[in-house]
Amino acid sequence: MSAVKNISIVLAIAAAAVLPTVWPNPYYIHLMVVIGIYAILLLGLDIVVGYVGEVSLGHAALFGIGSYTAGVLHFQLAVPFLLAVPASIAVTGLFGAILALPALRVNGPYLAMVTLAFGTIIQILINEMTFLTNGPLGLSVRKPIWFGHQITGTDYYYIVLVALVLALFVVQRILKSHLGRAFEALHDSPIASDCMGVSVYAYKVYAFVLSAGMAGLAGSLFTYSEEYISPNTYNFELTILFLLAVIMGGRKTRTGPILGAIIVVMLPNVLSDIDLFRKISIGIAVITVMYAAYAITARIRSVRQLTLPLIVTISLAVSGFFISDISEHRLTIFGVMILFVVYYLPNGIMGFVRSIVVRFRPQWIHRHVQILEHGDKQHIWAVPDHPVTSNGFLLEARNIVMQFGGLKALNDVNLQIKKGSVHGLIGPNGSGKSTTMNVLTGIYSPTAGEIEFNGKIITGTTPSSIAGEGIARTFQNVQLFGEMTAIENVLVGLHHTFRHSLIDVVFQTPRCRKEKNSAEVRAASLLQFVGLADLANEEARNLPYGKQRLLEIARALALNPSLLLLDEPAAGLTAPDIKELISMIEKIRSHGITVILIEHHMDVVMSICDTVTVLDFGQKIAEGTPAAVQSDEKVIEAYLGGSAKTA
Ligand SMILES: Nc1ncnc2c1ncn2[C@@H]1O[C@H](COP(=O)(O)OP(=O)(O)OP(=O)(O)O)[C@@H](O)[C@H]1O
Repeated sequence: MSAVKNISIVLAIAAAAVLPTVWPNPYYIHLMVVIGIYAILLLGLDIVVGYVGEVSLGHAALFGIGSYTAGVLHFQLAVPFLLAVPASIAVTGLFGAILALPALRVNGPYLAMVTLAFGTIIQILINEMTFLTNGPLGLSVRKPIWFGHQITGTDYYYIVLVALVLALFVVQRILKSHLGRAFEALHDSPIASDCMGVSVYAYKVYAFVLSAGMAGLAGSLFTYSEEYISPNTYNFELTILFLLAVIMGGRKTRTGPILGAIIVVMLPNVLSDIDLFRKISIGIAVITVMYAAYAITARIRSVRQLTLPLIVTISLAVSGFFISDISEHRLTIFGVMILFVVYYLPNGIMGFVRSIVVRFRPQWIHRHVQILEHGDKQHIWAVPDHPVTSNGFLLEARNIVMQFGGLKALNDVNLQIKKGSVHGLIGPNGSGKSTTMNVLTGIYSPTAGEIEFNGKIITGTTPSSIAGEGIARTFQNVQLFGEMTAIENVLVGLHHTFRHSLIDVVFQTPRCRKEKNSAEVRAASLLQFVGLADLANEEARNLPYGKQRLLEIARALALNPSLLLLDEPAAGLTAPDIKELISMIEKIRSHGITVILIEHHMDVVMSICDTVTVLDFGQKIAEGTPAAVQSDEKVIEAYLGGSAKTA
């Protein structure tokens, strides 16, 4: 983290600490407490929404569970604050795991519906379980007494501030670790994530549990802040408000949730004070005009793109002088703000601010420095060798059938892959090559047949466990983690090397730092190996297509595979790049890694493959050395649609 960032954080905490002294109004102190509490919840919600990319409509319910756990423990059992809060985190985390179970089966809008149902059920349960929750009458709670001193509103402000700073610290460390990368990876490409050994199921549950724990913390703090809780608070409106706050503030940032919390808590107050509304709306209009002037001059946006935002913000500022009671139009203004942010600032307000900052200070996000300063920069090998001790088969696929409805994409296919060889898989379009890859890597479970890898039957196991066994792959349609940099993509492939726990991540123990450093060095050298060292900090989605394919190879090698499946690696490469690719595959083989290669560039196949298998209409029609296959009549017929003689 840069010194400027550290200083800004210290200044922000110091400013928050002196706020009650310079602004001692109890009403505003209470508002700031609510902002702090909401910010804690939103930081957790951002893990699910921003990082994992799922829409949760169950977070008001999780907030309610946290609130009621603390409330019930205090009301029924007189459990002290310092025990009630961790208990709330644990109970809500458990409910988060329950909420995540459907996430294993469904996602997108279906998951949103399931979480909505969860929210409704929880609200009904809180209402109905009168013996525990006091039903609609609610529960009264007092702020704690510590060492004979009754905690006041101002004292409580500091308690929430400490909780918020700790929450920020913990979330930041988690999201910047291999765990955060796993969350992002499963959002960007669940298939690639599974094939890199990062189980989508496990990490979705992990994200929900963490997020729920944060909601539990926020909920329990809310109970003591309000001193009275009732079921109606944790309704559908609140859940929508939370989602909007994350989206408006800016997902995948730490400041976004804080800003989102400020907006949703302060907006009703801003709108009920016309003077304050005028000042703020004029401020927003001035900032928009200034940005528009800059963006048009710097040719970042066109006049046409900026006309509507300018009209809306200036109209808002002017309307303040014609309307005396703006609070009636509260929902309209809120709606306009949401539309504005979703349409013009898809990454939220902080995402927009960051994009401007990055323009001036690119080094702020380019946090992975060039690690390789010494050594042979041409060919650095970062993967342990796989000595080929015997001539046996590394993989045997027996009688594989893969049926999609009435179509047999693979029909009784047998494959035997020799250890240490480069095995080509060719065939016309639709012959079943990619389906074979998908069956071997567990993405498809074959309708019949079995696969033995390294003496183990792997049929029916998950892609992540097959990856763990040592089978890595690239994809025909590139499956990179687009929003991550090149080096971060490779680091996902190195996920298996991280053995440290969540606690190690939070406290940055020596074990954690050691594993992180060695993974970064390995990732950098893998990038060097595929010739992408200079693009280590570039977001994967910004790389040219050919380079994206090379990055996939580096990421697959990071898994330390004994079998590497390359699906059309030469597609999109230029002639010199293809030459480089051939020598790269040869080098991979020379380190004992067995390769299965699907390729339409016959020169690549013929120059490096030891054996070639030819598929046609899901069946193996030929197998042998490249030369033998090339002159096989059936093969010529399949490729050229004529007889060998004619060909
Ligand atoms: N998930 C699926 N559902 C239904 N049919 C599928 C599915 N996956 C593949 N197929 C079908 O199986 C057949 C084999 O497809 P596959 O993608 O394996 O061919 P391929 O040899 O890799 O072709 P190409 O060279 O064009 O990539 C095709 O007819 C395809 O439409």
